[in-house]
Amino acid sequence: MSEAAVRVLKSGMRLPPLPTIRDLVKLYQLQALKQLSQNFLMDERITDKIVKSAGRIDERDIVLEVGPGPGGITRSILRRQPEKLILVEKDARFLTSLELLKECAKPLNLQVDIHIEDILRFNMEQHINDTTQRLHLIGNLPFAISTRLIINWFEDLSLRRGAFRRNDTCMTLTFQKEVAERICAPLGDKQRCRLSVMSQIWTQPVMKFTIPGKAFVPKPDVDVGVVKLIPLKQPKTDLPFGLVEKVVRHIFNMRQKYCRRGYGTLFPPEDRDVICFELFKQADVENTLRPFQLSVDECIRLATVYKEFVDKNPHIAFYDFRANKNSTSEFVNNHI
Ligand SMILES: C[S@@+](CC[C@H](N)C(=O)[O-])C[C@H]1O[C@@H](n2cnc3c(N)ncnc32)[C@H](O)[C@@H]1O
Repeated sequence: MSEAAVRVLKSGMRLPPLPTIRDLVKLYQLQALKQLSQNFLMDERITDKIVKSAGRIDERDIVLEVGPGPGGITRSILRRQPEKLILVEKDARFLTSLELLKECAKPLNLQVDIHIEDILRFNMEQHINDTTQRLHLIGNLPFAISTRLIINWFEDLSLRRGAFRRNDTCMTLTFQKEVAERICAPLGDKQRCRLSVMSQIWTQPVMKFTIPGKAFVPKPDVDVGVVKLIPLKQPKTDLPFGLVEKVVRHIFNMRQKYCRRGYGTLFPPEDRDVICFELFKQADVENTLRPFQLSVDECIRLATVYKEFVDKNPHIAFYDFRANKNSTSEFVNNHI
């Protein structure tokens, strides 16, 4: 048994039992909202396993949980006794059950801050001003915002701001299983995409385990993957985030074609072939590889030579191939 669990037992802390979904509906007149991607986990073995995937949580640590809902994962986090738990939930209907947990944690001096807010607008620096404490980000994420949220967090990571002013803030998060597989997809894997490269530039993503859809209430159409994203001590690049994101997005816009095709759409059609030929040579990248065959380092080298080219030809930064009538049909929108 973990030290934290022993402390909980010794201290006599009692967390209220997980309400059944029927209790929830009755007590708080709750109905899962599809637009907020509400799929609840009611099985404590699974919520404990998610929190265990976050690794060691010390008594000085802060945990921020995204979308606690009725508080299944919240209970598992409280049993690990961090110094402070920050809950960010958009749906105010959960306030009552979260307040109940806050009350239970009080005698143990566990601080629980509840924010009824959108995580996409949550100001980390305002709410977490002590960077001497390690922070863990945990959440059974709403599907609707999961990709946007981690891309925002990668940008914060690249700028060492927000939740990432320290370089050891790990993210333990759920995604639709296919998205989780894409995030972790290695070089050459058919699932490899923009999200794989973006994730692997700033973090080491680790697929922890999968949860069958039937474990959730209501049951989603898909299974779920739990991924731990560990920030790299040394990110693979210090190029501006927006520039890297743009180059990687263009490369993967034409997944089935040679990588030079998508990359080429960064440049006007009249000069495209010549510029591409030269830049691939400078970057020492084989221009007939398919996007999924490109390593993270190769993508970064392509971003580096693009930046050098733009520094010498600033107008190229404003070229938008989608605005170019002739090129529109080339665009295959395959974001992730
Ligand atoms: C998949 S449910 C998970 C609920 C709970 N953590 C569990 O595992 O049972 C996602 C939760 O995120 C909340 N949510 C949705 N969009 C949100 C947002 N933009 N910011 C914060 N919470 C959000 C939903 O209301 C819901 O409680």
